[in-house]
Amino acid sequence: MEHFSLLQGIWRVGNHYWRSKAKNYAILLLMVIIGLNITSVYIQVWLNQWRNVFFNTLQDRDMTAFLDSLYLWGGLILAAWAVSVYQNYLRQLLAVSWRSWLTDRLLGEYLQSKKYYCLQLQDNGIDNPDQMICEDVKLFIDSLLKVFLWFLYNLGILCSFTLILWELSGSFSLSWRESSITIHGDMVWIAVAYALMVDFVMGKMGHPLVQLNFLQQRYEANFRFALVRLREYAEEIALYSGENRERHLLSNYFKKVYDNLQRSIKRQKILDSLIFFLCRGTEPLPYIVAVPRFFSGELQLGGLMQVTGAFEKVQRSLLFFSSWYKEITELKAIVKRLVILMDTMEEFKRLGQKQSIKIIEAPEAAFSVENLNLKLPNGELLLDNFAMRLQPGESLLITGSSGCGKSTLIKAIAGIWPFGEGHIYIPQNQQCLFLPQSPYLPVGTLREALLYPRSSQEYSEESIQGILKKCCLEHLLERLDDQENWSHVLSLGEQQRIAFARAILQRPQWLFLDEATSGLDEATEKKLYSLIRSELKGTGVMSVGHRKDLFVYHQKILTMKGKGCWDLVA
Ligand SMILES: Nc1ncnc2c1ncn2[C@@H]1O[C@H](COP(=O)(O)OP(=O)(O)OP(=O)(O)O)[C@@H](O)[C@H]1O
Repeated sequence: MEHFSLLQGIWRVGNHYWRSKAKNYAILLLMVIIGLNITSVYIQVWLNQWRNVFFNTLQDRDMTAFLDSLYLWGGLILAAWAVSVYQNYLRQLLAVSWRSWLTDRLLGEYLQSKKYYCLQLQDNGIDNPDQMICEDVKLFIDSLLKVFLWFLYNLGILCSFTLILWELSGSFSLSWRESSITIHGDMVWIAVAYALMVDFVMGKMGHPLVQLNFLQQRYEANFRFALVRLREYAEEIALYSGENRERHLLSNYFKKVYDNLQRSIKRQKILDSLIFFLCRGTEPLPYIVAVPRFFSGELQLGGLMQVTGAFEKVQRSLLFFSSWYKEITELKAIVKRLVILMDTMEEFKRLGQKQSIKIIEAPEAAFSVENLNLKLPNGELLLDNFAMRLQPGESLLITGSSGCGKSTLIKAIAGIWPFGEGHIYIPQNQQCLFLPQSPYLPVGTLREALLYPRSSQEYSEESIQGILKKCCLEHLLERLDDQENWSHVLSLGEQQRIAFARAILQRPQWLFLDEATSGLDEATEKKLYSLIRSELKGTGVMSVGHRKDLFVYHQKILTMKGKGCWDLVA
């Protein structure tokens, strides 16, 4: 990403929208916006000609012509107002449509093949992808449309006013030894030379802002994320009285925001003072160049005002790059972040296709694992050449000391652990359900949390109520339709019972329990395991657990012994 091209980046992030189903609407809107943009250039040309007429009426002391020119000015300003309002309005419509399409696409990609989880496993330069999808997409589209339309406007102004300036310019002679040449268009050449010099200086001075803006967005996102975590873990932090530590952490995050902002502001100050000096400090320049022709009578007052106005327009449009430097550097930083996100997701998809732990849907009835070498990201072995087979209705308990890799084996079976190699065969068209130690309960009604990720239409009221009773949750029957953040309201044991109820309702063919009863007392744990055995007779069960009581509910025991060693007994 060192040599990052803005145009290539924009193409990479933006091109798909213009080839999507929404393209007809988008192209139509863009055409109308461009039409309005050209009209606004035309109005500026007209206003420039009006300057000539207007100042001549002053010079001639002609009241009738003066009033006529005022009416004309009113009409032109009215037209400029309508064009500007509608251009803005349609630009925002286009931005909303583009944003909704791009957000939808990125969300689709991000949620596909469990990338939202797997991207966190490796250091890939992406932090806070959620904020990239939420904020960078919006900023990218807003900023790109603004810069594009401003560029187009300036191009129109540059072309039309260069022609006007050329027409109204005088000539100057250059002589060397005996020969001399006369060059027409003095005002045009002076404007071009001046603007090129300014653009060069500003380009050099403003370059560090690209990296500073890129870092600024990253630091701001990290600070926001730390604040979100504080809210998410408020209870735990309060119980530990971890306020001082949190304060320290948050201050550190904010310090990075602050330091980078300081550097950015200092650099911007240099740029601003340059812009001011180069733009305002040279205001008399066109008068100085044109005034000899005015004093000699070659130009009327109107002509002088028109030519200086045109000079200013040409100069301003040539200065587009430098005066928009901040906007362009911010756009570049945003595009760079989105390109990194898209490239990483693309790379992940490519690698996923040649994933070394292969999950294969097989026509057989049994679930099996063959030649599995399960590893840590640093290559350390957790399981060496592991193999096992589980028939429908059979159950396996995975035990071993803490940190030996039990949960990691479950993650590998779920297809979210990429480190290692081997084959995992899952019977075709059969549902696997994974219950982690801490169940996920979405914010919403308890009914939605219970049935997640299914919808409530799929289950009858009796079956929902019946299962809650069986899982010792009858006290929650009244609250099925209450809206809450259930993971903050229910105890860990209650959440785990909800997860069991969910599993029994969904009736998967294969159920994987990762210490899914760790928050329960032994009596409730026994009750739930017995329930699984009586309600889900044909379901193959694989559990991770430490308690000896669990042995009786499983026919096979896998003991993970560390350093890749394992032992499987039936
Ligand atoms: N994302 C990760 N990156 C690097 N190492 C990881 C990651 N996730 C887990 N590990 C490491 O993998 C090892 C196995 O972890 P795992 O959670 O599978 O252990 P476990 O046997 O389930 O432990 P416990 O019984 O305490 O739950 C641990 O050493 C852990 O630090």
